[in-house]
Amino acid sequence: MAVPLQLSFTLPESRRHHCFCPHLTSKTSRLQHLEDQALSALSHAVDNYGNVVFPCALITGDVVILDLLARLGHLESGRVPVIFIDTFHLFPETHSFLKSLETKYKFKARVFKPAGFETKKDYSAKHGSDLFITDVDEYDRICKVEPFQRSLKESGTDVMLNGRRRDHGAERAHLEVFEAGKPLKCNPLAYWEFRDCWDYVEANKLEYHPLHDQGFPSIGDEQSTVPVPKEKWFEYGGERSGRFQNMTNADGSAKTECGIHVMSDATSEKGPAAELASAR
Ligand SMILES: Nc1ncnc2c1ncn2[C@@H]1O[C@H](COP(=O)(O)OS(=O)(=O)O)[C@@H](OP(=O)(O)O)[C@H]1O
Repeated sequence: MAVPLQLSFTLPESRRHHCFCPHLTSKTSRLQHLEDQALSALSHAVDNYGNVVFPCALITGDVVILDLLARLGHLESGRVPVIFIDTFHLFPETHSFLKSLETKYKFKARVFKPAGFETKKDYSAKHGSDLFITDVDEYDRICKVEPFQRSLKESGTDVMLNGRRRDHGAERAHLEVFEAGKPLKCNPLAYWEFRDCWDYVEANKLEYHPLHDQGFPSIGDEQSTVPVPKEKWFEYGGERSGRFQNMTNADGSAKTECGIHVMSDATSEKGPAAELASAR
């Protein structure tokens, strides 16, 4: 359940009005406001909680968050570790992009793989090469959800950062900057739009995932990611429109998520999420 912002995090007075900021017609002022908000959220998380981690899929919004964390000094210092799930089904470009970012920002990601396997060959020997077709829920559990939960548990995670935004649509339409749960989630870009992320990347001349130039607005596993015509990228929900196309959940509903964020027991009952819940 979303936590009202004021319970856990208060924006400075000067920054109150920029969550939805249509009145800010200048691209530069809009970006400056959004940037300030995201930096405030990240600083709030780091200054008030113990273990803050960033599970990173290396898509455009994630690159923005990495850059903001680097500006705050939290990447090189290791204060905010970057978590990377190698699902064994990622594009090769994703692995090389990670290496490039590690060099640029001077961090080393904590890499987690499906339990019990070192390589895709080991994994395929047991599960075959098409588990994601024959049993997508089991595929998600083995390759994404379990390694993700393990990564949070082993990192003793109090707060998890991520790049989910309202304009992703579907389940994310009402996202807040801080979101109760175990662990607490911090979504510093919740009110950003996809265009804002690209404006930030362009303004700061950041390197971005090479597959964006091949027509992919969002990038995950190879089998659940397709290119999207550029004119659709910046429509509401456009970024994720190339993910999970024609895939369904076990109940027959359209698939929009892999369940990576559905976590129940990654941390103890006494974490910050429990504190927030009891404060409500
Ligand atoms: N490979 C990998 N490594 C580490 N963390 C990852 C990975 N894939 C997904 N994530 C995390 O899950 C968030 C949602 O990503 P996706 O939307 O791409 O996932 S999915 O659609 O549910 O498959 C994603 O949020 P973002 O920060 O918006 O990318 C991350 O928090």
